[in-house]
Amino acid sequence: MSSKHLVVAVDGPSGSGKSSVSRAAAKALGVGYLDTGAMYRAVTWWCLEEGIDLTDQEAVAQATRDIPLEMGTDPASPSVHVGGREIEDDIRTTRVSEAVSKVATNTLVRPLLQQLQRDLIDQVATETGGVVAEGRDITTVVAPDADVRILLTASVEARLRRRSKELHGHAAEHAVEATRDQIVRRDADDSTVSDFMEAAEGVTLVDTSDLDFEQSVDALLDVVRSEAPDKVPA
Ligand SMILES: Nc1ncnc2c1ncn2[C@@H]1O[C@H](COP(=O)(O)OP(=O)(O)OP(=O)(O)O)[C@@H](O)[C@H]1O
Ligand SMILES: Nc1ccn([C@H]2C[C@H](O)[C@@H](COP(=O)(O)O)O2)c(=O)n1
Repeated sequence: MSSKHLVVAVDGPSGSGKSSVSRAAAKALGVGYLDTGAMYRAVTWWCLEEGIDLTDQEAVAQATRDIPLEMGTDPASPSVHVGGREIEDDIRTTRVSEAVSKVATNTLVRPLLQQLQRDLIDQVATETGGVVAEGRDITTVVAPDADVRILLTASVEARLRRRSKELHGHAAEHAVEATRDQIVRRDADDSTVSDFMEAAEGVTLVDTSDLDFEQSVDALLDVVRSEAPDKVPA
């Protein structure tokens, strides 16, 4: 990457910790944070609100061109607004989680959001000295020339346990099966259009199966500091 700003690309399967670990790492580095999954979720939410049939590929692509989407990239308080309305909670509902793969596998939508993501990465990196961008195709398609490229992964069991705990708290042990759709089925659908289960050439694998949250953040920061020592903001 030729720019003087730090660009860190992070991909990984559902529940691997991409969002929370990338956000904490961006905060520690003092740079911006871009959650690209939130952009697919925002388009899905907007289509559901507007009554657009998610199986109508061209209609969803048109909605992607039209959506008045604003991404807040401060890792201390990332936000998603559509038409001035804050939709951070709306895009995390089960309704959106169950439907989002229909938008993410729409091959007319992907290049539109990928270009928007490249533009945002450039803009945020210039404004804040760097950016950590995470998703499913950041290391391979959106920013293959990023300074640091990481595949953050964890075993299916660890990912199910984490997501189940997040969604169901104390009842987590009994909720693992109910969470399976949100992890295993979604990864199967999403991996038909992006390769995020195995690290591409030049991408560093960080397996967090046996790490707690803080150790995972430290592991990611260690890779950044060792692979782009000159670009880490002072
Ligand atoms: N190393 C870890 N140890 C324990 N819990 C973790 C670890 N990393 C992340 N978590 C927790 O796991 C849950 C899922 O993490 P997160 O939402 O960041 O995953 P994700 O990969 O972004 O998932 P998705 O792609 O489905 O949005 C969160 O509750 C997070 O706090
Ligand atoms: N770069 C990306 C980011 C996300 N997706 C897909 C994968 C999910 O189905 C959906 C939401 O992502 P999440 O918030 O769960 O990380 O968007 C993608 O295809 N490419």
